[in-house]
Amino acid sequence: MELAGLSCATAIAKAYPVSSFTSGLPTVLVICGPGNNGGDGLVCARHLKLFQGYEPAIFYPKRPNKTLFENLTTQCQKMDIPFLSEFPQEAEVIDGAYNLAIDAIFGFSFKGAVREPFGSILNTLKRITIPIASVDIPSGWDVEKGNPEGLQPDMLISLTAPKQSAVHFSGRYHYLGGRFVPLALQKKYNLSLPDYPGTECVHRLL
Ligand SMILES: NC(=O)C1=CN([C@@H]2O[C@H](COP(=O)(O)OP(=O)(O)OC[C@H]3O[C@@H](n4cnc5c(N)ncnc54)[C@H](O)[C@@H]3O)[C@@H](O)[C@H]2O)[C@H](O)CC1
Ligand SMILES: [K+]
Repeated sequence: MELAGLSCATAIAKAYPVSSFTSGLPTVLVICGPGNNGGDGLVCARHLKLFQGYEPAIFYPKRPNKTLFENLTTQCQKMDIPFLSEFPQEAEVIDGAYNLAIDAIFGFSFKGAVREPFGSILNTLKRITIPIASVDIPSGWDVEKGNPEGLQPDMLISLTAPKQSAVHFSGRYHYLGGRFVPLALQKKYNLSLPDYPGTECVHRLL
């Protein structure tokens, strides 16, 4: 999760460098879901804060009762990353306060109809005009079929390997992150992963 979250922050810093935010501070809203995708979001927020210049804020409405996630939350709090107590209902409020949204709500374990509060959150995110960067899979997408009615993010950071639904991604930036798959596993599952340049933890696919 540490390496996945670091990959996300690194890819985001490459696609949206601090210098590219021309209107105000590089404020970033990170929306974290209840599973490991949300954990990746917490780690990503922490690294963005460490990459000086970014101003992340986190919305984390469903927090699992597990030490791992409690520790990740504490780390963010101790780094003075604000946690929002409510999600802004109006898309315009998000557009006015933030320059980028990071969707770390659901990853490959999402299934069925979206339950609240995430249905309302996704409906608001569909209406914002600032770019959205999705961690692993755009939230609400079927891992294989995608979701034509769902979020259409500007950026996708596929972790470990792109999921089948990534063929439906139509945004500007697609990165692969999570450079941690041993060669034996790549061979066992017949994964043809691209070479990461040098010591980079991300590889740009699009
Ligand atoms: N395992 C790996 O190789 C890596 C995984 N990484 C990241 O982990 C996510 C997958 O995490 P997981 O905990 O399995 O699940 P999710 O975060 O996708 O979501 C589970 C969470 O969501 C709830 N949920 C499911 N469906 C719904 C629904 N319809 N409505 C509301 N809530 C729903 C469910 O109850 C759980 O609480 C993967 O995508 C990566 O981001 C890392 O990359 C490291 C490698
Ligand atoms: K996601």
